[in-house]
Amino acid sequence: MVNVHKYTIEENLPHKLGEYILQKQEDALKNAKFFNVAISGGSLINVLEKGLVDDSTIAPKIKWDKWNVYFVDERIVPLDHRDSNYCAFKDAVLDKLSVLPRVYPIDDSLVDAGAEAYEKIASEYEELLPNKLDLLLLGCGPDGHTCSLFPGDHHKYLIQEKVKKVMWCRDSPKPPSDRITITLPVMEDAGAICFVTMGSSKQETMHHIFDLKDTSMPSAVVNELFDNKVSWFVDDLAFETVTTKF
Ligand SMILES: O=C(O)[C@H](O)[C@@H](O)[C@H](O)[C@H](O)COP(=O)(O)O
Repeated sequence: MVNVHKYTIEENLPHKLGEYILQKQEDALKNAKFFNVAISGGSLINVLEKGLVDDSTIAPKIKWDKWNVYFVDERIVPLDHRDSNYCAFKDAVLDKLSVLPRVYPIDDSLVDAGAEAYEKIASEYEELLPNKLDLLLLGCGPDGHTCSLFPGDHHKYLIQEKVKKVMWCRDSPKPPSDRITITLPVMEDAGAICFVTMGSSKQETMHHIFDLKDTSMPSAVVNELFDNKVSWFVDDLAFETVTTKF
């Protein structure tokens, strides 16, 4: 069963997420030299800033020099563009660290080169990924998308992919329109998958995912396929209308 961790504002979700990530870091480093993590864009990055950088009890325990950081999805824009997930992570987290992790952004030299180049950016990114990521940190959009796996017929080629680990997502309903995204095979191989979702704008989405098990939403597919290694960190606002008990 999927694990749901629900917090009020006073209970400080970013801190609790920080503790969870620390545990995953320690578990990974028992057996390996590096902790392999992949992160999404959106509001998650600010939660990471609060939980891993600003939190004075968590921050000293993060062994950044042992982290490899990848992106579960990335917008096909230059790395210094404000829409870039790498850029958002750099501004919110990397620029505040004295010890840096190894970070694996996309090759942005091809961002203006059109469709064929976008396939190349995706396949090159696939080459960069390790065989197994220890932890995926994901967001969930109002339409139930996660990474850049969007719902609907036009994007079902992404959620249905069984072989490629990274794909070009075209015509994204959330701008910018061209992105790369990891696929389900990467999730299948991952050690743990953790969603972070906050705010009342996600209530309807949470109801669809947790009560109705609406697998037209990619996030609900992830729950269904990988349930026992999936955790959700949610606030009480996002979960207000969910009736299923966890
Ligand atoms: O690059 C992206 O757009 C993100 O990776 C995307 O998948 C995000 O995680 C969700 O849209 C949720 O974003 P919010 O948490 O900001 O709603």
